Amino acid sequence: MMQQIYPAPYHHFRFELNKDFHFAAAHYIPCEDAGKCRQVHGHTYFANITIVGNELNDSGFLVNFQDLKKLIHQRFDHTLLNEDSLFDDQDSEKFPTTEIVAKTVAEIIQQHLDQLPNKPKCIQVFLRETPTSYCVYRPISGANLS
Ligand SMILES: Nc1nc2c(c(=O)[nH]1)N=C([C@H](O)[C@H](O)COP(=O)(O)OP(=O)(O)OP(=O)(O)O)CN2
Ligand SMILES: [Zn+2]
Repeated sequence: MMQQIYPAPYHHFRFELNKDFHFAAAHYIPCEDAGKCRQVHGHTYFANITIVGNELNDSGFLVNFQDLKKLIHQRFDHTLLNEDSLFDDQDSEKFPTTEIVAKTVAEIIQQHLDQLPNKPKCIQVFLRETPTSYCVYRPISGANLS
């Protein structure tokens, strides 16, 4: 696993948990601007997920590390992202760009967290698409991070 330095999100929660994992997926960006990236090509995406909260569950977990990986890996690993129902070649807000994949990962994880009694929050998704390209997505604005 590649070691990375992540931007540290600002917050006042007592616990901050981070999970690293990767998944292999193909995609293409269906627009003129994308140049060679309009062709189907693959990446090993590398993700770092940041979860915060004040309360732990009965296992002493903020959230199970394994569930975070499973949620994303089972859905996207060895798939063509454009074929997933969460993306749409006809809608530029749903093209599988690094930005939109990062946002989608955050949304999938938050939907899971919303079902947990201790109500943790996903406050950052760092998603690296290539050795030179990555996106950091923060779903919650700074003002609401306490
Ligand atoms: N803002 C975005 N720009 C681009 C995206 C994207 O998701 N968001 N995606 C691509 C391509 O899909 C490609 O996977 C990444 O492109 P790039 O960084 O250019 O990759 P290279 O390895 O060719 O870059 P080097 O500069 O040679 O390292 C394009 N743009
Ligand atoms: Zn790409």
